[in-house]
Amino acid sequence: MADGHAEVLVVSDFSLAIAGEEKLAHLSFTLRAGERVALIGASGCGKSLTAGALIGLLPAGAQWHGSLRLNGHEVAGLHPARRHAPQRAAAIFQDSASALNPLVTVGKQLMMVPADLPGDAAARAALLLRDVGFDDPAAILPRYPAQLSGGQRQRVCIALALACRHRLVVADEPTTALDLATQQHVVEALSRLSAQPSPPALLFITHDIALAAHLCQRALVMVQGRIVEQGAFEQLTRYPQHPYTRELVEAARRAGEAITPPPPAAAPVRALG
Ligand SMILES: Nc1ncnc2c1ncn2[C@@H]1O[C@H](COP(=O)(O)OP(=O)(O)OP(=O)(O)O)[C@@H](O)[C@H]1O
Repeated sequence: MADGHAEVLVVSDFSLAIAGEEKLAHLSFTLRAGERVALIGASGCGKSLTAGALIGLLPAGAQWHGSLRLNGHEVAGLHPARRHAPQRAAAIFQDSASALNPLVTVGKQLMMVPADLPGDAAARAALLLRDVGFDDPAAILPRYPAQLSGGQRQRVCIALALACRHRLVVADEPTTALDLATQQHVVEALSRLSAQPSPPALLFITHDIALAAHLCQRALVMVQGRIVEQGAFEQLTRYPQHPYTRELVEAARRAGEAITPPPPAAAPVRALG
């Protein structure tokens, strides 16, 4: 199968309980290379637990069954420290400040990632920053994370995810703390992931259907730990089946939000608002 269509992540009948209480129930979905897929749901429905399960960070005492296959390898319950490169996923979180080392410059953090890209480490770091929309990487490389805005830090996190060359990127509400204009920069940086020569699959976790529709081609809709509906945005927004999806679509329309999906290729996202 062509790289652009290769299955990166296959989740099969995955369930998870904490202290005997079911939190995720029978999740099944697939992500292919280059796809940008949204996981949408209300607060507390289990989105972050799903992200944690994928990257290998489960709450202590969590019990799970089912299968999570990443690049063909079973990874369910496997801590990131025990994973080999093809079993790892890059993670981008809402709190970009704690994701970066505050004592190390952006340039050094990017250069620390072992890379199989051509060029010297500094040139590669500059290129990665360009890839996430920085016009003047030389001005960013010597800065410490605290000397960047939240949106700039978030784009540095995306550059780090790119540098690691993982095939799966899990972005858990990466734009929630940002203003609209900054959100757009971050969303554009995420959309460029699919323009990489070996594009990763992106799981974009959000409660914002309009933002998700600007970035992603497909969505998984989660209610109380279950995926109640999944499909292309075109289909979901025109013919929502589940009452929660209908509610989301109607609320976005009432708010005047455009919920048209992006074209399937790695075209730039449309401007928000
Ligand atoms: N470490 C934990 N220990 C016990 N319960 C937990 C733990 N982490 C999450 N939960 C519970 O699991 C459920 C799902 O939580 P999760 O954080 O995945 O929700 P979410 O959809 O990401 O919410 P939000 O959008 O507010 O971040 C919630 O009931 C939450 O209280």
